[in-house]
Amino acid sequence: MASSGQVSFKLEDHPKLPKGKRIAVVVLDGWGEYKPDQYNCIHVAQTPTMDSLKQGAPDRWRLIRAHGNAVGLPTEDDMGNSEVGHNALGAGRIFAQGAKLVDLALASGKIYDGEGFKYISESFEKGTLHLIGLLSDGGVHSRLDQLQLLLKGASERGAKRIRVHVLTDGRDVLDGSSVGFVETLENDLAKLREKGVDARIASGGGRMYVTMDRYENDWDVVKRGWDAQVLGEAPHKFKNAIEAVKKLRENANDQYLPPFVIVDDNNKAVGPIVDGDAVVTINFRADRMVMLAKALEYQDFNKFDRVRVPKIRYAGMLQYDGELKLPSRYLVSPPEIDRTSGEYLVHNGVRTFACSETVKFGHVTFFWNGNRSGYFNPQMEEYVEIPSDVGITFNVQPKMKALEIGEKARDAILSGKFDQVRVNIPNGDMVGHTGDIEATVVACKAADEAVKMILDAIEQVGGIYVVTADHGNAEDMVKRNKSGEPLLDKNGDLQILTSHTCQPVPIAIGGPGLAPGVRFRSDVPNGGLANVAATVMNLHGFVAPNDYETTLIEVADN
Ligand SMILES: O=C(O)[C@@H](CO)OP(=O)(O)O
Ligand SMILES: [Mn+2]
Ligand SMILES: [Mn+2]
Repeated sequence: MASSGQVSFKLEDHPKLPKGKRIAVVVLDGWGEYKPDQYNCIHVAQTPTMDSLKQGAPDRWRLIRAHGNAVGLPTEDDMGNSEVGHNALGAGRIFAQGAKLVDLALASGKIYDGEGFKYISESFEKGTLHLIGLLSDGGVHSRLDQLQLLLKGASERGAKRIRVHVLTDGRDVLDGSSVGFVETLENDLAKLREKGVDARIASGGGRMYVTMDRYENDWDVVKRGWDAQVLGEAPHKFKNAIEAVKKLRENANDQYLPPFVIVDDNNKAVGPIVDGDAVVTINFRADRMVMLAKALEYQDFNKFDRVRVPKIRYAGMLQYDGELKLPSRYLVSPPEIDRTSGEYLVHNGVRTFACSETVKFGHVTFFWNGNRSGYFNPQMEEYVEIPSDVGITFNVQPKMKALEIGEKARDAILSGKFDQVRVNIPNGDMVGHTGDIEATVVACKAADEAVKMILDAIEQVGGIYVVTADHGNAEDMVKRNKSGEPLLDKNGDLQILTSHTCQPVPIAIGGPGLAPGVRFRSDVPNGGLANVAATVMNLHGFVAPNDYETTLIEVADN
């Protein structure tokens, strides 16, 4: 299709809706709909703008699905996340996502027949196999059961010496759960050792402080990981990883554990990465692995001093960036998300502006465009990144850059240079992940204010708005039992939910430019994020391609 150059990107005119309206597409990150109680920060916060949109229900406000199968995840128990959410929003179709593709490749054993595995297995005879990635069952970036299967599969296929470099989670799973995950892994590694495989944990650290930065917000994070994983150097040395995590948790939570290395009786790191070794980054999700992949793969690299660059055979669980072909080797092919709405619209004359702050910039560009970097057509598009705060947890600055994003969007709308102005407003999500309820309330208010700025600008230019979200987070901050009551831990403390949720998200349409009869259809009750692209295309005056998920709107004859 795209590669053979036969795709026609020409869209048909919508029979009833005009072209040329300025449209704001606002994605509130981590903004789901849930019952109004004290742990629903969106409810607790003052959010007059979002509240007023709700009054448009059912014609101009409704809920859509943002988790599980609706966004290509393996099961209905899988919470949504930004990658799959923005993929669905931008691509207008549901693609089997990384989590599922890796599951299938492991279940069929095809993962071991692929080029990527063959490539790394050439190091098994003489070298060590290093596995680096997020250790949890969150299913957003990686999954423990996939790591377990890969450990088993690789050792059965000749890996004799294995070192695992763990990144503790506490963001997609409860804080404190890392101890249990490390115990499970240690158990598995002990079983491998009984079978004669020299398998151990070699290093670790919390995902937000070690390795898993994204969009080049803070290279120090990646450097701390490099020092521990590759050089075998870290401020904390332990003989045992369970002990390490328990001890370090006294002063930090799972997300922010400082880097540590495991040492032998002579205080020597047990698993630095050296010439001749193989390395696999086990995360399937791209954004927080790209920076490490660059450090591991690029010859020319100046983001930090790598000190020693081992000659390794490196593969990603997936290829993380199809444009950059990064990494060049991978175990499972990523979903091929082609013909996204952004690409179509640019071909049909829609000039686009996209903006967020650094921590979400790739969401509204790279993920939105089907995991593709850069512009489709630089003459037609402008993407603006507002630098995020660095080196803080976002509960310290819960307003983040919401107002700056709102201002940029406003200016872009008023400038008349763009037909679509698209933003991601990160607050509900980024502050929600800290588990700080008070700060999350402030965050939600700031996000609401940013929405207001954008809607005001749309009002001024006679435009249209589409306001939605990519998945839940801030609307529920506690873990609950099946009947929805908050759960306490063994000390009687509330179990704070730092993760996303499985709740639906709102979508609202409106603005003076919206044709009078436009309303949400009542015959798409299970509509999800993937239905948004066709909806937006309609509002730009086009009919979506046939294979897109259906539009959410209709035009009633008045
Ligand atoms: O921070 C992240 O990496 C994820 C949670 O793991 O959040 P989001 O999908 O919203 O980016
Ligand atoms: Mn998100
Ligand atoms: Mn998130």
